[in-house]
Amino acid sequence: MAKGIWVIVEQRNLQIRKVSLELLSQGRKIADETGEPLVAVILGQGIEALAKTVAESGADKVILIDDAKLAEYTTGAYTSVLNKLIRKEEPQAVLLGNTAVGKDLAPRLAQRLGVGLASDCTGMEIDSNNFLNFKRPIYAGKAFAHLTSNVRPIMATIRPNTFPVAPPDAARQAEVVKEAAEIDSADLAAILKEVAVAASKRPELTEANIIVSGGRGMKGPENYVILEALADVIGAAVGASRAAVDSGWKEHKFQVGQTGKTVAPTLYIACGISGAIQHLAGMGSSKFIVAVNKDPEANIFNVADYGIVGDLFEVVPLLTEEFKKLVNE
Ligand SMILES: Cc1cc2nc3c(=O)[nH]c(=O)nc-3n(C[C@H](O)[C@H](O)[C@H](O)COP(=O)(O)OP(=O)(O)OC[C@H]3O[C@@H](n4cnc5c(N)ncnc54)[C@H](O)[C@@H]3O)c2cc1C
Repeated sequence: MAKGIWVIVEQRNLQIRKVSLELLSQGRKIADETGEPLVAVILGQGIEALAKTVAESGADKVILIDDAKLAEYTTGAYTSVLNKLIRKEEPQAVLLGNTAVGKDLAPRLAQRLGVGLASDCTGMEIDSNNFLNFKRPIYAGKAFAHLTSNVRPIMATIRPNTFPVAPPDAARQAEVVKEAAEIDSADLAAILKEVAVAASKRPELTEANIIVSGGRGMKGPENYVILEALADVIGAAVGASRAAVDSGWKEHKFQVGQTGKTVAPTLYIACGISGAIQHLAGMGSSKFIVAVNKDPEANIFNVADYGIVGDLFEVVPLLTEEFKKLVNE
C-alpha cells in the first residue's frame, strides 16, 4: 500500500517558502516515477488557503494541522505533531528544506522516529532498487556522498535552490485532510513570546535569485552602500565573505560559505572576494558567477563565468548605472 512522499511545507506569515515549492516540483517527478502519492503537510494557524497553492504545485493530498500553538515555529510543538502523524501514516519519505527551520526540525524528528537523516542534499533520484537516493556535498564541496536507507521513512533536508519550481497547474486538485495538533505537554517547554523582525526590502539570502556579495576588498563597512545600490537596482540580496564578517563589517547572517549560508542563485556577483574554497563551498553551485577583482590571478576567476579584472570601486558603480538604464528602458 502506497504511503506517500511527504513534503513538510514551510510557511512564514502564511507565505509558502520557495524551497517548499522546489520540493513539491521535484517530489511530483519522484511520485510519478514511483507511483507514490505526493503529500504536502502544512503546520500553522489560518493555513487553509495554502492548500490550493500546494495542490497546484503538484501535491495529490494536503494534510493541514491548523492550531494556535503552531502559529509560530517552535521545535517542540512541531516535532511532537509530526512525530505522531508520521508514526500514524507511515510515509515512505519525508522531505524538508535545508533552511533554519528544516535544520532544526529534521534531526530532532529523525531522532524521535529512530531513523537516519540525509542532510543538506543537492540531489535526489530513484535508484535501480526503486529507493530514493540523495546526493550530499562533503569536504567543503570537493566530493559527493550518495545516501539511501532501507528504513522508512527515509528523511532528508534539501538545500534551497537545488531544483527549479515548476509552473503551477490551476487544474490540479488535491484531497485536503485536516488533522488535530496533538502536542505532548513536555514538548511545550519552550514558548515563543515575540518575534522581532529586522525590516529589509531586499530578498532573504537563501531565497534570492541574484546575490551581490562583498569581501575584504570592500575595505570597510561604509563601502557596502555601493553594493546595496547595485543590489536594489537588480532586486538582489547582499552577501559577504567571512573575512568581511569577521572584520565586523557585516552580520554573520550575511555570510556565504562553509560556515555561513549556502546559496545557489541564478546570478552571484562576487566583489573583492578571492574565492577561497570555504567561500566556494557556499556559492559554487550558483548558475552564473560574475567576479570583480583587481587581481587577475584570484581563484574566484577559476569558477567565474564572467570575470572583470578591475577596481570594484570603479566597476560596481558603472554596473549599477548600466543596469539602471536597462531597468528603465
Ligand atoms: C574552517 C573555515 C571555515 C571558513 N568558512 C568560510 C565561509 O563560510 N565563508 C567565507 O567566505 N570564508 C570562510 N573561511 C575563510 C576563507 O578561508 C577566506 O579566508 C575568506 O573567504 C577570504 O575572504 P575574502 O575573499 O573576502 O578575502 P581575501 O582572501 O583577503 O580576498 C580579498 C580579495 O579582494 C580583492 N580586492 C582587494 N581590493 C580590491 C578592489 N579595490 N577591487 C577589486 N578587488 C579587490 C583582492 O585581490 C582579493 O582577491 C573559512 C575558513 C576556515 C578555515
